[in-house]
Amino acid sequence: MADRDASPASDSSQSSCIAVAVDENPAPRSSISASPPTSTPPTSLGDEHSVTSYVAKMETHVDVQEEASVPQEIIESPDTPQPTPEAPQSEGRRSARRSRASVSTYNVQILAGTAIHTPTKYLEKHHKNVLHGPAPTPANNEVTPRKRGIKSEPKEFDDPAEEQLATEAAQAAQRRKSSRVDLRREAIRNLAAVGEAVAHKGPGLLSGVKNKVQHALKSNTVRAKDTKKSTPKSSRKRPRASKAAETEEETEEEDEEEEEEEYVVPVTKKWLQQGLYVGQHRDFDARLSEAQNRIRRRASKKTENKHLPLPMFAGERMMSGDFQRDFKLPFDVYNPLPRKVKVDGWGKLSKNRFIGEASSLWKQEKQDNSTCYCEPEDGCLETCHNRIMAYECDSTNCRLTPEQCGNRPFAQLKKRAKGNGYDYGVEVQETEDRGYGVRAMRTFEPHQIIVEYAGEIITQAECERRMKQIYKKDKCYYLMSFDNKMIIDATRGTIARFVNHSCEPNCEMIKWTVGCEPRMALFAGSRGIMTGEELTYDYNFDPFSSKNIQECRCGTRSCRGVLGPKPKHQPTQEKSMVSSLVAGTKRKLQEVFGSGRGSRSAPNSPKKRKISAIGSAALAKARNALAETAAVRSQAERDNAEVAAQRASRENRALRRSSSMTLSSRRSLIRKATRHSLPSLTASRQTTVSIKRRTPKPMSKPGALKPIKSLQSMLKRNTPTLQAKKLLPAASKTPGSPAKDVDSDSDGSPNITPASLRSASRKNFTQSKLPFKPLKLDGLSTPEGSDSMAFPESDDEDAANEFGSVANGGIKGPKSPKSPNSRNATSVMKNTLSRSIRGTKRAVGTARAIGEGPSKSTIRMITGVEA
Ligand SMILES: C[S@@+](CC[C@H](N)C(=O)[O-])C[C@H]1O[C@@H](n2cnc3c(N)ncnc32)[C@H](O)[C@@H]1O
Repeated sequence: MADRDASPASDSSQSSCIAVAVDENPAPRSSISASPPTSTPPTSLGDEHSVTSYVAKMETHVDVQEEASVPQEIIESPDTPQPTPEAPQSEGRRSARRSRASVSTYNVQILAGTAIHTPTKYLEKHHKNVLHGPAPTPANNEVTPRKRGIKSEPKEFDDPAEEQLATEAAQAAQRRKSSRVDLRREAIRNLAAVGEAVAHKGPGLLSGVKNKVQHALKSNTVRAKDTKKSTPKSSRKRPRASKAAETEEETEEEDEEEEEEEYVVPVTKKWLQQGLYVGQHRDFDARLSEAQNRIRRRASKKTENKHLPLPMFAGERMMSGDFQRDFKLPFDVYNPLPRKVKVDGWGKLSKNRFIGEASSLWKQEKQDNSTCYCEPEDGCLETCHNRIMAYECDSTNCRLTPEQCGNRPFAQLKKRAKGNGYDYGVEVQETEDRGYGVRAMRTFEPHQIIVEYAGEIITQAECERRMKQIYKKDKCYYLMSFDNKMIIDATRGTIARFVNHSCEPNCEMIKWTVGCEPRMALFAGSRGIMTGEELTYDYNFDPFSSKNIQECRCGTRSCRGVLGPKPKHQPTQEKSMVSSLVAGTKRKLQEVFGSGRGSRSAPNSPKKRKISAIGSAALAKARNALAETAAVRSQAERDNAEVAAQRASRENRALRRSSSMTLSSRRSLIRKATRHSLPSLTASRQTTVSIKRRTPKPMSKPGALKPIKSLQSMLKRNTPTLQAKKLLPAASKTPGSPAKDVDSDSDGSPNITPASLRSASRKNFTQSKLPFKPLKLDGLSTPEGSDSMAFPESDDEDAANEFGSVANGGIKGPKSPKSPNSRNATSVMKNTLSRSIRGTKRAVGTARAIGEGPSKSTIRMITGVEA
C-alpha cells in the first residue's frame, strides 16, 4: 500500500484508501502528507487531508454534525456505551472517519479575524445570529452543546506542530467568543441596572420608559416566532422589571404576554452596497440582497421617479400628494445640457435673405439714418438716441468704440453665436400641446437680446402667393410682417421661428435697424428670463380670416382664448371715433359740393354751374375717395376688433411696463424735451384717447426713453426743425384750435373724446398746424404707406387752413395767406378733397397706431390664407 501511496498514478480516492490503511497500521503522518503530484495544493494550514480527498472533507463535516446533534446527556451519561479505542471496528472506513475528524480544517483569515469580505448570501444568516437572538443571560451564557461537543472532544496529537496549530485555533476561537460574551455580559449588566433604577423609582417611570421605548422602536420590532420555536420555553427569560411591575393588573400582564413575544431589534445602519445613494427607494430592504430588492421592486410594479437621486426620501412630499410635480433643481444650480432637436421641414438660416423683388424694394425705400451723440461716459445706454430709435450703433453712426458702446445688441448676438450652446442660450423643445417651443438655457437680463428672427424677406405679393400655393395646408405659419411691404418668412429661418405665443409673454419681438437694414429680434421682457423658462411673445396675430383663428393654449391668466383677435362683439369707442372721422369727412365733402346746408351760392349762376361741373368731376373722385375711406374703415374695424380682444392683456402689460418704452412715452418725452405744449397721445386702447402730460419714467429697455438733461440739446442738434418750437405758442393760439379742449383739465391732462376729435377734424386737425416736423419715428407707418407719426408738413397746414375756410363758409370763407383769391376753385377743391381724405386716413392710421406701440403696429404674425 505504501508503494501505491507513492505512486504518481494514485488519485484522491486512492489516497482515501491510504488514509484507512494508515489508521490501521500507524505510520508517520509525514508519509501521508506526501500527496501525489496530481493533488491540488493545500489551501490552508492543516488542510492536507482535505485537499487530497474531497470525500474525506465532507465526512469530517458530517461527523461534526452528527456529534453536534448528540444531546449532552447522552454524551455525558456513564451508561451510554462509549466507543473505546479497543472496540472492534466493524468497518475500517468508520475508524478512518474518526481519525480524520481529529484533523480539523481551519481558515486562517477567519481565525485571525482578518476576513473582511463576507458574501451577501451569508449576511442574513449572520444578521440573524447577531441581532435576532434573544438577549442572552448569564445562565445561558454557555457554549451550545454542538460546540461543546466539538470542543470537549479530547484530542490526541501525534504531531507537535499540529497540536500547536489546534491550540492556537482554539485560543483564537475563545478570544472571539469571549469578546462577544463580554459585550453581552455588559449589556445584561446595564439592563439589570436599569431594572434596579426602575424598581426604586416606581412603576410610573417604568411605564413611561416602556412606552417611549416601545414607541421609538416600534418600527424595528419583529416577531421571533421561529426563534421561539427553536428555543426552549424555560430558557426564554424576560428581563425582570421590578416588583411594581409584578403588581400590575392581570389585563396588563396579558398585554405584556403579547409584547413578550416581540423583541426589539436595535436600529442598525443600512450600509450602501454599491453606487452612490444605493437603496434610496422607499421599499429597499437592507436585509435583502440587491438582486432580491430588485426583484421585489419589479414585483411591486410601483412607478418610481427616475430623477436624480435624492437624499433619503427628501422631496417626496413635493412629488406626491397635492403637488404632483417632478422635482426640479433650483435654476441657479440647474444647467441643462444642450440638445439638438431635429425638426422636419426646418431649413436653418442664420441671417436674412432677400428674395426676389424684396431686395430692390428695400433699397428703394430710403432709410432714415440716426446718429447718436453719446460721450464715452454715457456708454450709449438709455439716453442714446440710436437706442431710443431702435437703431444699432456702429462705426458710422456712433463715435464710441465697440467696447465703450452699449447699444450693439446684434453685434453682441453675433459674438454669442460663436460660443457654445450655453452662450447661445436657447434650444428647441417640444411642448405638450403647442408643437415645438423654445426655452432658455441661460438667464437673460431684462431687455437683453435673445435671438434674431431671421428668414427669407419677401414682398407681400410673394407672401400671398406662398400662402395660397405652398403653405395652403399648413397649420403653422412662420410669416412675420415687420415692414409695410416686407414680410419675413422664417419657414427657412432661425430658431426664433419656434417661439410660441403667450397672452402674458416674457419676451418682445422688436424691429431694429442695423446698418440700414431692418432686423427683427426677440428681446427679454422687463422681468428678464430664467434658465429653463419657455420663451414667448405676443404674436399680435393677423389671421386674415376667421377660418384661421386658432385656439390659444398659453394657459395664462389673461389668455384671450384665441391666437387671432376675438370675434367682434361690441363696438368700441375707438371704432366709433374712426367712423365719426370718416363721417365728418363725408359731411364736409357734401358741404363742398353744395348739397350741404352751408352753401350760399345761387342755384343757377354760371359760377355755380362751373363749380357744379367741377364738383361732379370732383364728386367722382370723392366717391373713389369714399370707397378708399370705406376700405380704410373696414380695415380699421378689423383692427378695432383685434384691439378689443387684446385690450385686457395689453392693459395689464402696460401697467407692468410702466417703466418700459412705449411709443407715447417716446413722443411724450421728445415733446417734453422740446418744450412743446402739445400733449402726447397716450398709447392706450381705452375708449377715450387720453392726452396726458406724463412725467417720463426711467427706462432700461433698449431703445427706451429716460428723462435726460442732455436730450433736449441733443435733439436740438439732431433736429433743426425742432427749432420751430418757438412758433408753438402761436399755433396753440390759433383761432378755432382745440387748445381750450386740450387744456380743459385743471391738472393739465385733458381728455380727447371722439367728439373733440371730430371737432378737431373739422377745425383743421389742429395738430397738423404745428409748424415743425418732429423726429420721424420708424416703424410707425400705416399699412398704406403713410407715416402715421409724421406730422403734416407745411402744405398740410395750408390745406388745413383751406379746409377750415371751406368748412367755415365754402370758397367764400376766410382766405388762406397762401391761397390768393385768384386761385382756381378747382384746384382748391381738389386739394381740399385729397387732403381731407389724407387727413382722414392719417387720423385712422394714427388711431390704429395709438394703442399698438412702436414696431408692434406693424410687427405681427400672419397665419392662414386670405378668405
Ligand atoms: C411660429 S409657430 C411656433 C412654433 C410652432 N409651435 C412649431 O411647432 O413649429 C406658430 C404656431 O405655433 C402654434 N402656437 C404657438 N403658440 C401657441 C399657443 N399659445 N397656443 C396654441 N398654439 C400655439 C400655432 O399653431 C401657431 O400657428
